[in-house]
Amino acid sequence: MTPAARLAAAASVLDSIAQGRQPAEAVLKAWGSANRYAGSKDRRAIADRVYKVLRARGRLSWIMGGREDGRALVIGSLHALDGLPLEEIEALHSGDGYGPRPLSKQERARITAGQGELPGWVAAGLPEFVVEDFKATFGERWAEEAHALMAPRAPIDLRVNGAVATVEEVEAELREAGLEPARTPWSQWGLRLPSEPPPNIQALEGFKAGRFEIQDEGSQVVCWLAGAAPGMTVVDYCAGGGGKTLGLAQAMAVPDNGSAVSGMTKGRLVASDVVNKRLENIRPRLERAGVEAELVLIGQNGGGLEDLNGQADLVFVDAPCSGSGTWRRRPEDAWRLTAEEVDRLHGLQVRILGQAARLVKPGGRLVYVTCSMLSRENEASADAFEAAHPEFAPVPILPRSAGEGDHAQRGGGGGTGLGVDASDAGAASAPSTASRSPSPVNGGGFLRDGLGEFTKGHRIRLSPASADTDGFFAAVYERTA
Ligand SMILES: C[S@@+](CC[C@H](N)C(=O)[O-])C[C@H]1O[C@@H](n2cnc3c(N)ncnc32)[C@H](O)[C@@H]1O
Repeated sequence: MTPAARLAAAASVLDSIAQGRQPAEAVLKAWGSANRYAGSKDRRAIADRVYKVLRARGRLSWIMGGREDGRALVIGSLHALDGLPLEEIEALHSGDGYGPRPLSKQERARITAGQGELPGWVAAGLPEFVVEDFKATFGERWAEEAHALMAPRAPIDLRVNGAVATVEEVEAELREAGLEPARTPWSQWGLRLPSEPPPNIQALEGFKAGRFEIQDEGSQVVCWLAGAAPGMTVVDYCAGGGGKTLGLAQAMAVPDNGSAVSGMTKGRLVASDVVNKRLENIRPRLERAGVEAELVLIGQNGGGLEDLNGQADLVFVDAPCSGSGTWRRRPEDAWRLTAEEVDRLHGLQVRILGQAARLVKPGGRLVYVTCSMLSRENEASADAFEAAHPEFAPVPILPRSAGEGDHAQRGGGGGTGLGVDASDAGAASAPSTASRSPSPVNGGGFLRDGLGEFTKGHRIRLSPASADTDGFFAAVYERTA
């Protein structure tokens, strides 16, 4: 394909992305299958252009006079992102072959007009209502947070399945496969791979054998902070694809012979969701990881888990959310989100929390998690739950203190995150509540030091700018009555 034909293809892919709800990756893949003449270099160039445009969509649309079609956005990107002079852009729009048609008078005028002063939200590359929320949450740091959220090349994080492998073993295995893993900053079980060149993780033997899973470090951190431990009854209430179910299972695994290897999940692990297909997708992942869990399809009102009312030591609610914490991986979603949808999600989150709370036994934990950056889905949903449920007390999240056990390195002895030994988990979760204040969670030996700067009492916020993870929010509660 000529460079011009690639631009025309990118514009058409951008239009398809804008018209549907599919991830950009899926649309690009479908385009490649339908246009077999495109070679791998063509597909790569088209994908690069598409992502480049999606990350700067607001600014490009502004430059092109509010137009949102693929053609205009591509022209804007050649000018504003690639810095091409008008003549070169015109040469790429000669209309020859499969290239795009010549520039119109208006398009030419847009390019020669220059950008002028861009409003803050346009420069930040996020929808206007999102920028307002960022300003309220992050104060002076809002632009830095916005920039990191839309920045390219998010790393690929893996969670080593401590029940069957050590971090060192997986590290060596990845090196042998020609990859360059680094330890993640917060999770003791995390390994980080550069996104370029894109590693084919699923093709690796270790992946197929369940020795590691793809899981962003932020997602690992919230799993560890939940304080699941051997012997507990744990419900992953919004289990979705099961990423966190597997993390919770790892925290419930009892190492054999004091080593982290050959562990088994001890206790009862229930993964529920309202979408059966999602639960079905968990099955092969559980099998690969050697984890046993009950999969329960529940109704929108929580029906289906009545036998667990007041029985669970830990209920983990990874609620449906905007997914705005993952926009660096899926920038197209930023332009599909509306303020009305965020309001709807807020209402749903508070309702789901209320339903899930019924399952928690006295002295048990409830953990609220989102992968959102927005205060309306994070602090506001937690506030609403707290106001309606005085029987749940906030559990302080305290950073791990120096010198505590290093679970991933030595195996075992990681602690439960409940301030008790794993062997004591049953006793810790017995109704012992009365008037004592909940003991803090700290992620036991699953976390490294230093997370304190992201916590505020019983809440934690992680973001690409602050923690180099996807955006995550978690709040931890204990049922006191
Ligand atoms: C953020 S996703 C969960 C991701 C998953 N925990 C993971 O780590 O892969 C939210 C999930 O909540 C589910 N959900 C939506 N409404 C629900 C409801 N009323 N009760 C329980 N789950 C619900 C969705 O089907 C979706 O799978």
